[in-house]
Amino acid sequence: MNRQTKTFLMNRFREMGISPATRHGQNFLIDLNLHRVIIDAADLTEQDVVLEIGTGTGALTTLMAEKAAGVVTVEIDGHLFELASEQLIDFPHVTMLHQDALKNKNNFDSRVLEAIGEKLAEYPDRRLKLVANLPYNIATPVLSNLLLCEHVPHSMVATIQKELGDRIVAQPWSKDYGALSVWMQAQAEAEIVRLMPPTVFWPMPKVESAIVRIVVDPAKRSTIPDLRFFHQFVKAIFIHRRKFLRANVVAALKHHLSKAEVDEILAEMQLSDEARTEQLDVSTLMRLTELVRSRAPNWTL
Ligand SMILES: C[S@@+](CC[C@H](N)C(=O)[O-])C[C@H]1O[C@@H](n2cnc3c(N)ncnc32)[C@H](O)[C@@H]1O
Repeated sequence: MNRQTKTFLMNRFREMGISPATRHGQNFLIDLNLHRVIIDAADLTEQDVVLEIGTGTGALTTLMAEKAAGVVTVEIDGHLFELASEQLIDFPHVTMLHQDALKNKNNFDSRVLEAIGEKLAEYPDRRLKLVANLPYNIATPVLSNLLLCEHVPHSMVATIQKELGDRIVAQPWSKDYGALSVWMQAQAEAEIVRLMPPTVFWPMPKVESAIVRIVVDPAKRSTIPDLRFFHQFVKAIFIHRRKFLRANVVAALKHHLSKAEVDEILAEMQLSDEARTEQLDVSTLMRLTELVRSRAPNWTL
């Protein structure tokens, strides 16, 4: 049964006596062709275990379940969890969790990570893929944190705000280039697959959306010796990305490196005092991180 038309959703919400919760980013994708675009972009096969954050009514989950070896799907809302449980009753390889997917903005909840671990153990040699129409308020932590987890995804295909998609694929000197662009591009190929107007959702969000595909590149990733350090250092120096790089590094490494030591590092990299953080490309930032880490290995944000 098609449970994701505007009429179906409006009727079910009315029957349940509830309205979509803005605080949980409940904007349901009602253009069913776009469900197909998401599933095709994820290229799901029997080789895959899928993680979905935001089960909703289970419409996208059903399409994933038809293709993948196993699915772990997480939903915070009790009413939707119940609705999706009915929809997914015939799919024993789908593990449904009723909870907040995140413990806090830097970490997934441990029960989600355990469920992924169990599913991967149940289906050995499978690849983990995130496929989701993400709640927009947690899209950044979900995409960023998954790349720090024990079970590294093969890829992530997600519906997110267009503005976030622009930041993920942005290049140096552009207004959208920042810590998120560097974090993603240092270890993955990222692209915007499709732009979407608000009209393809019910209720309509205030912003444009995009489907992004981020495919992790293990070779690139292996060139980052300490992912956590890199993640935090890049975040720290991009807080004021338009400022001079020197000032940003000095401020970030306060109490860990003297100004003279920062100057030595910048000289070694042949970066002038006038260099700005926003101009540095990913490989330059990786080298800079390693020079800083060799002098201040215990630094954390
Ligand atoms: C954009 S809707 C997507 C629903 C459905 N997958 C679809 O494609 O239409 C986001 C869903 O995520 C759920 N959600 C919001 N915050 C969450 C969180 N922190 N953890 C788990 N689910 C969450 C919402 O209740 C909602 O069902």
